[in-house]
This record gives sequence, structure tokens and C-alpha cells, in this order.
Amino acid sequence: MNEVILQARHINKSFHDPVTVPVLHDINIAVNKGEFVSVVGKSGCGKSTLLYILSTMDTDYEGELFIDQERITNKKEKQLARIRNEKIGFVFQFHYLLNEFSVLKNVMLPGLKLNRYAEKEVEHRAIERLKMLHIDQLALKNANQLSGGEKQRVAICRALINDPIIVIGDEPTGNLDKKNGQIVFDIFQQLTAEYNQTLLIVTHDQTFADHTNRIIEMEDGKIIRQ
Ligand SMILES: Nc1ncnc2c1ncn2[C@@H]1O[C@H](COP(=O)(O)OP(=O)(O)OP(=O)(O)O)[C@@H](O)[C@H]1O
Repeated sequence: MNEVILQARHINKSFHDPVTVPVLHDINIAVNKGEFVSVVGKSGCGKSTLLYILSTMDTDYEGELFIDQERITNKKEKQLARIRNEKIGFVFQFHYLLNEFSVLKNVMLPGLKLNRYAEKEVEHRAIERLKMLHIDQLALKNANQLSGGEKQRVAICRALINDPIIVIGDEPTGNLDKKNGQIVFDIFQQLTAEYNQTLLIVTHDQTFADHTNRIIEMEDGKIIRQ
């Protein structure tokens, strides 16, 4: 039987600025363990809004969210911060690395924050992940000395440091050229194929989406295909 990793039930969301604008309408999603799922749809259809809710960063919605069988809706911010660090790996269009720190330190930071392993073990795990993505030779460089493609691979290593139950990405290849976009896609595919990693990725790139296991297509705040 499929193990459901992330489930959204009847999610509705409106912005109030100052008039009420409904943006998401009765969203129902279930993502199974090991699935590589893409979310597509025209600009403004609600992809980022949905991703913020699914990744627990936006709590102002109607409906229910479950991650790893745990009900997330109505939890306090402190609990959510821990769930995010422990269970979700984030990869964004812009990598948000800390430029003044080394690559190794950037990858280690969420691991140190979680405080599950001693510092030496976190370092070992960071180096393992840098090796997996073939960038261990960059470990001691500062983040601002890297190319865009390298930075994105570092961001993926950082997202993986705590063995997240799901990796959530918002346009992770949106800022990359074709070659680097392909490298990042290949890494994602390797993560699902070899490590059974669950991935939920918003993308504008139809070729990227076509090669994922499943496409969730949105239109005007609704899911029209999944
Ligand atoms: N803070 C906000 N206040 C009011 N309206 C918002 C806010 N954020 C987003 N919206 C509106 O919600 C709708 C969905 O926006 P969202 O950013 O989720 O779309 P998207 O599909 O991710 O678009 P894109 O592909 O361009 O990133 C849009 O009409 C947008 O104008």
C-alpha cells in the first residue's frame, strides 16, 4: 500500500487586501512516499500560495494539512519551525545561501540547528551529501565564490542534511541555464530512484514536468489534473 507523506484536504485560501480575493479553491492533494511530483499552471494560478501552505509557512487557510500522518493545521509556530527543519527540505529559485560562510558550513547549518547529531557527525553527513552531488571539492569555498548552478546544488545538499521526509521546491531550476537545469533535474531523479526521496516541485518548465512521475496542474486556484 502507498504511504502518504503529504496530504491536503479541502484547502481554501483568500487574501484580504483590503477586499477579499479568493485564491485557492478546495485543493485536495496526496503525495506518496518516493513520488516525484511537479506542480504546473499559468502565472498567478496559485502555485506559490499553495506551496507556502503545504510547506507550513502560511497558516492562514481553511482546510487540513497532514505531513507524515501528523495533523499540521493549527499547530503553533514553534512546533511548525521544528517540523520544517526536521521533515521538509526546501529548494527555491534563489538559493539563500549565507555568503560569508563556507559551502560546508551552509550545508551543516540546518543539521546543527536540529541538534540531533554531534557537530562532527553533521560535518560527516554534509560531506557525504556534497560527494553525492559531486561538489565536495567546493566544501571550503565561500558561497559567494560559486556559479549559480553550483549554488543550487549546495542548496539541495543543505535541503537533504536532516533526511527530510519531503523536499519541496519553488522553481528550483527557474534561475538556471539549460545545462544546469538538467543537472538539477537529474539530481532530483536520482534522489527518487536511488533513495526513494519524495519531491514536490513547482515549475514553469514543461519539459521538466513531463519527466516527473506525476503532474499536478492548476488553473485559477483549482487543481484541474493530477
Ligand atoms: N500577499 C498577497 N496579497 C494579495 N494577493 C496575493 C498575494 N500573494 C499572491 N496574491 C495573488 O494570488 C494569486 C496567486 O498568486 P501565486 O503567487 O500563488 O501564483 P503563482 O501561480 O505562483 O504565480 P507565478 O507562476 O507567477 O509565480 C495571484 O492572483 C496573486 O496576485
